[in-house]
Amino acid sequence: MSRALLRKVALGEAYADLVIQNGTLVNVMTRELQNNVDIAVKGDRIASIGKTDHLIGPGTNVVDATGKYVAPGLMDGHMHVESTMLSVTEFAKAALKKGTTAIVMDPHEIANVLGTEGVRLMHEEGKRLPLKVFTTFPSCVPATNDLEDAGANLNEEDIEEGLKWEDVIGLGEVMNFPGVVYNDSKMINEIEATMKADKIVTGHFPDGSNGMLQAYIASGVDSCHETVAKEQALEKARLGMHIMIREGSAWQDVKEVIKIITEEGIDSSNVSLVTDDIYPETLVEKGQLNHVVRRAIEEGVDPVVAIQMATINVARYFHIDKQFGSITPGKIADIILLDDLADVDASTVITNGEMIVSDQELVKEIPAYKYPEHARDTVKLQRALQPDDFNISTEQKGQVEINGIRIMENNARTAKMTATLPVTDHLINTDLEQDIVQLACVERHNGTGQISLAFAQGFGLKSGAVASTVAHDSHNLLVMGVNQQDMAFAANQLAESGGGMIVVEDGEVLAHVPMPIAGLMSDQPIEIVVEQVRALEKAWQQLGCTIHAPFMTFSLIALPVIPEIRISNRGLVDVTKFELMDVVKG
Ligand SMILES: Nc1ncnc2[nH]cnc12
Ligand SMILES: [Mn+2]
Repeated sequence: MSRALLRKVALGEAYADLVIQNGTLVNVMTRELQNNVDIAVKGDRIASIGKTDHLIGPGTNVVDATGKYVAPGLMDGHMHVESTMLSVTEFAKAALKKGTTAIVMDPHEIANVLGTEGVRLMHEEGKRLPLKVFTTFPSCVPATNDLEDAGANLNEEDIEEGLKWEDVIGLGEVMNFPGVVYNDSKMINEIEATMKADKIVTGHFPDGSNGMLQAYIASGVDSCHETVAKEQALEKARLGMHIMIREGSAWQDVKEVIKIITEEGIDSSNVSLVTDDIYPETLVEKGQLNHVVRRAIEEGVDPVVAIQMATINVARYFHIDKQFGSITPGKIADIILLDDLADVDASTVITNGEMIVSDQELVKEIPAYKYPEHARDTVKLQRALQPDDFNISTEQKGQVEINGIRIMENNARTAKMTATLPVTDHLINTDLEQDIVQLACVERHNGTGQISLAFAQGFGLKSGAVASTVAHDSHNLLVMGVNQQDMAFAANQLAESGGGMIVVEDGEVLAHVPMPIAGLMSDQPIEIVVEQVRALEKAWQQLGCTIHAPFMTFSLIALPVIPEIRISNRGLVDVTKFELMDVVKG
């Protein structure tokens, strides 16, 4: 849209294409609610704010916003589309209905399976959508240098190339924070290349000394979404880090971290709200970023401040606020109408000046996107697994001390667990009394046959087995169960299906969510995937698990960059020391 036309409309010398009348403007620039304000749109941009009756011509689309709030479209500054189990297109259809008009996705999940080609596929898919899809190019594939094996390795050259792509606005979360702090050349070169390209370096700093944190920030990394405690958030904010407060399906940090605003009263302009990882049911039942805004308001944040944290604050952090994030002349016309500021449910969504959602329904056809064959069939095992593959043996007799992983509901973190387990014929047994079951991580990208074995606690399984090729971030094949027959059955069934998530019991499949795109995403519409995931959740419960979204927590159990302890295809990882550790003590 030429700005000459915007000038004409602003001067009343040309008609608008769209006017939105009599709404209450959520002015994120001044933190005001301005009653009875009109907005004039020409083409894909906002032309003027104020009375618009004189701008209505024969072709002008008039939207009556009486009794409604008019806000900038919501912008999610850190999320992984793959975690929604949907393609970018299917995700966009659901997210637009919730008022999200822009995302900054970090496609390191597909990058761990398909490398740069995977990033390209999702980035290209995003270009075709009414949802603005910005990408931060994955910085850590695999997430750690020598603790795991992924399906690809991205090096500095890959990142320098990716940073040249249009709408790649930064570097993806720098998870290898010890690598940065202790001068790992790959990490330092990537960050330097990003800053040279005048793009944003996004972070991931769950734990570490103040010295490490300052070294990390001094290196050029200036945001984090992994903060779970108020004091840690204050420490990072005072050092200039942009704080991304996360509320996903299973990682729910708003309640605690929002206290930096509601209790400490710090300036909120360098704070934003993000989802990070949500699964389909959350998307449909609670919402997307609008749910995080709602949670912030529930915790006492002023609604206009909460909306700033999901609009202009995000745009400013990523240096795209000259185009996005506010309803002011010249900006892209991404606008939502809200019935009220507590629910944050968008009744109308406009992107690029075009009506996309009306009465909470899509009014624009969004064509499906077909992934090529090479992006499917990505689960490559050396051979079908046998029950004995999961034997964990020891020379010790009677019982043995082990190290294991304890998970916590709705928490991205895990805790080191030690326990005494019985030994029979040199094989270590599970112990359901202690809620300890067997866990395995099977390499699935190169058919190496590599498999690591461990124990997990906290899922409450009493029977059967589960498996998932969503296993952040290397996305090998995770298997967990009460008996080895079902573990082998679950793994083999899932591998043959091209990947996804599965629950089995006594040799029967109880539930299965096929995710043939890279073993990470379904190629089905959200309505089907939601039903499949609901059945999956029920099947987990049938095995005895009562925690919320267990498959989300399970899918994170292989992520060796969030404390305290994880499993990778190479073994048990002590994330507090970034080194492998033995399962059997002593
Ligand atoms: N919070 C997170 N940090 C790193 N990798 C992730 N993959 C999905 N969620 C993640
Ligand atoms: Mn992270």
